[in-house]
Order: sequence, then structure tokens, then C-alpha cells
Amino acid sequence: MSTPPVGHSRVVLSAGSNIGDPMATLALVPDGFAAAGRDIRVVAVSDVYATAPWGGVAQDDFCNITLIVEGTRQPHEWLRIGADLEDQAHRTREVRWGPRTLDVDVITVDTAGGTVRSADPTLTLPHPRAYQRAFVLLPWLQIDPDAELFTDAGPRLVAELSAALPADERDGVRRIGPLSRSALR
Ligand SMILES: Nc1ncnc2c1ncn2[C@@H]1O[C@H](COP(=O)(O)OP(=O)(O)OP(=O)(O)O)[C@@H](O)[C@H]1O
Ligand SMILES: Nc1nc2c(c(=O)[nH]1)N=C(CO)CN2
Repeated sequence: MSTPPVGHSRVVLSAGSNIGDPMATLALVPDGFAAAGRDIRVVAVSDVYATAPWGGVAQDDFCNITLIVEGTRQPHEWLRIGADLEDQAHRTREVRWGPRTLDVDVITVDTAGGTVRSADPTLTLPHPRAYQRAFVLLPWLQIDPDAELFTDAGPRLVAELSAALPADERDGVRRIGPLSRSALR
């Protein structure tokens, strides 16, 4: 993908839900980002994937999407928009990696100056566990087959990262179909 103009950033987001009505809740995410400012454009939204729970907590399967959004925002502003959507979905924080009405993670942010890297625990970039998560990588590949993720070992193709995951993790990510509305404008 091309580099965004100065002042703009392109963000890859992952959203997941496994409580309530996950399909309806996930539909709030591209709409919520698109509505958060006139500078914001939802560039691509993956299909919805049914995904086996990652992280070792026994719970229902999740539904996940990955989306790409652009706008004139700082990284912490992307996190804030996602957190506001989690609040709207009445998200509570109980068990780590446990069930969620909605979880919005900031996977990576690109600016004209390159990929943002941050060790701040409030917003660690790129997301430190994204490379391990088929539920992030496979939907991302659907909307950007050439995607790269900056890892501790440097930039890596998402296609290669997903191929390196155990087959059962990839097999646990099954494409269901599109969200029931279009956020692309
Ligand atoms: N890249 C990031 N995306 C989203 N949240 C982040 C990120 N980096 C740090 N955080 C922080 O992590 C905190 C906990 O987030 P959350 O409850 O969604 O974690 P989790 O989904 O249980 O686990 P994980 O971080 O492994 O996805 C948030 O309050 C946020 O400040
Ligand atoms: N498949 C899948 N597993 C998860 C997810 C998620 O979105 N999808 N979110 C979690 C919350 O931290 C924990 N585990």
C-alpha cells in the first residue's frame, strides 16, 4: 500500500465479539470510525470470520473482523475511538482474554514517517501479539494480501506470519461472509 500524506495515518484495527449479537456489534465498528470525523475514511473491511478462542480461556467462538481506516489522527486517538465503541457495546473488563461484547485492538499505524513503534503499555505499537493471532492475520490478508507487520525481527509479510502459525490455529478461523451493511464510502 502507498504511504499516506503528511499528517495522515493509516491504521489497521481488529475487532472481536463473542457475547450478545456479535454480527450486529461488529457492524458498529466501521460505522463508528466513519462517524468519528469528517477526515476519517474506512478504506477496507474484511468479511466476518468465526474464530476459535485464542488465549486459553474456555469460551464461545468469537466473530472477528479486521479493518483499515485512514485519517488525520494521532495513534492514541484511534485507540480512543475504539474504546468509545467498546463502551457503547457495554464492554466490561473481567477475565484477561475472556469473553467480550466488543474488543477493538489497534494493530499497526503507518504515517508518512513510517510505522509507529511504541512500548507504552497504554498503546503498544505494533500490537505485540498480533503476529501470533490467526484471527487478526487471516482477515487482514483478505483485505490486503501484500500487508506487512513490523515485528521484533523487522518487517514481515503477514502472509508469511500466518503461514508460520500452527495449522490448527489457521483452521480455527473460518470465513462466514460480509457484515450486513457497507461502511465503505
Ligand atoms: N495496540 C493496542 N491496542 C489496543 N489496546 C492496547 C494496545 N496497546 C496497549 N493497549 C492497552 O491494553 C489495555 C487492555 O486492552 P484489552 O482489555 O483490549 O486487552 P485484551 O484484549 O484482554 O488483550 P490483548 O491486549 O492481548 O488484545 C487497553 O486499556 C489499552 O490501553
Ligand atoms: N478468536 C479470538 N480469541 C480472542 C479474542 C478475539 O477477538 N478472537 N479476543 C480476546 C480478548 O482479549 C481473547 N481471545
